[in-house]
Amino acid sequence: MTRVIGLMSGTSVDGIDAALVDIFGTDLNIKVELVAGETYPYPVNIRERILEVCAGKTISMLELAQLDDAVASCFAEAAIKIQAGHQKATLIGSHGQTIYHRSLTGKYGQAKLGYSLQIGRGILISHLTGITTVNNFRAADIAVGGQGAPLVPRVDAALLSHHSESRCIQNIGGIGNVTYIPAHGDNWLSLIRGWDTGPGNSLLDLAVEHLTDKAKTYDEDGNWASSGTPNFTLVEQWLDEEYFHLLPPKSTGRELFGVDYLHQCIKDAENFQLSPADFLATLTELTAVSIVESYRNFLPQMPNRVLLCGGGSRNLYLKHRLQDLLGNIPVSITNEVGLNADFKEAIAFAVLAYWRQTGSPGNLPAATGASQEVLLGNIHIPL
Ligand SMILES: Nc1ncnc2c1ncn2[C@@H]1O[C@H](COP(=O)(O)OP(=O)(O)OP(=O)(O)O)[C@@H](O)[C@H]1O
Ligand SMILES: CC(=O)N[C@H]1[C@@H]2OC[C@@H](O2)[C@@H](O)[C@@H]1O[C@H](C)C(=O)O
Repeated sequence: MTRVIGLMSGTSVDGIDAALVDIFGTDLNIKVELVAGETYPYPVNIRERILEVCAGKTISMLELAQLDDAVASCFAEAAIKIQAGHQKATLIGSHGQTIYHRSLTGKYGQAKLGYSLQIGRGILISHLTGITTVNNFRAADIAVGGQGAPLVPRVDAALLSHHSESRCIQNIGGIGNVTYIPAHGDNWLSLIRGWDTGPGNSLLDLAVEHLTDKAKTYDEDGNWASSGTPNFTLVEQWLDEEYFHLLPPKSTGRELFGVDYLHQCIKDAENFQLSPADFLATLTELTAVSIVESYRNFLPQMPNRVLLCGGGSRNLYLKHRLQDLLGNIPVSITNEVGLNADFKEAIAFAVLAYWRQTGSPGNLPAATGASQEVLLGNIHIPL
């Protein structure tokens, strides 16, 4: 058994998810037990600086260095806090904070290689915690021609495959991403697929901030949106977005589904004089339809079951809309099959660090487009 800490802050930039886990076994034959999970919110000024950089604000190298210092310290603090009262971990997998992601799709499609920058340097986390730390998980996949994302599909395959049921594991973070896992059988591993579906909560969160003058950062349980009515003409118009029609493998980020995108949505909505609740319902519908349409368009067949994870799985209105659009395919939360939906991504980076240390590949070429399986991440041993 190895006790590992997984640390993740995603595109919602709401805080650092920390998972303390025990991992048994090797490669795809692993078992993971969650010992503790906690989200540690960023200090408001750091969150704002990260969001500004993600939105394209130009900053100096000095400011970037300061931001990296701050993020690494927050990550190290999260690792220290999550262990309180527990036996200590011997390994940390730290995703870091993505501040830029150049995918190989859409308007960046001409680039030969992807590029993905996560700040919060591993050497500092390892030094501050005294624990071997693996970070920079996306670089190796990108070097062999992959998008560097999504990386969770191989972990999903290890933890959530089923002998007779095909499943879509749908993460709804700032950005949404899916892993399709066929039921066990011949070649089931080679039939797994994964891609970023598009906006998860990113546009909804930005809209709530805009509508409340930053008093609120998200629509709790989707209550506000549920009191409105989606405008289907707008949804149809927004579904023309090129990203939704690109064939997987594909990845995206706040570079596309960010502030500028929301401003365009606000502009489009002016013609319809929507109430704030109608506007939120319409954005929720876009999120739900873009997810379900991507299954219909890109999967060999629809799954037997959809399992949600990530903060968006708590948005009851979004969940209800997904269930409605999926008809008789049941939609539930990964908790129902034994994996904590709030900490699944943090758990995934603990597993990826474990695989790096034990010499197993972490990427799934069918999901990232990489030319081969590779070991993911840089190992930092405490100084
Ligand atoms: N009770 C709730 N009701 C509605 N939405 C919620 C609730 N709790 C969390 N969320 C949403 O979930 C978001 C955080 O989700 P999560 O932590 O999975 O995202 P992330 O890891 O930052 O993103 P990504 O998966 O893109 O990396 C919040 O910003 C909010 O929009
Ligand atoms: C560049 C980056 O940070 N991408 C995230 C983001 O958040 C969701 C989606 O976009 C996903 O592809 C990815 O994270 C998860 C953990 C992944 O790599 O599987």
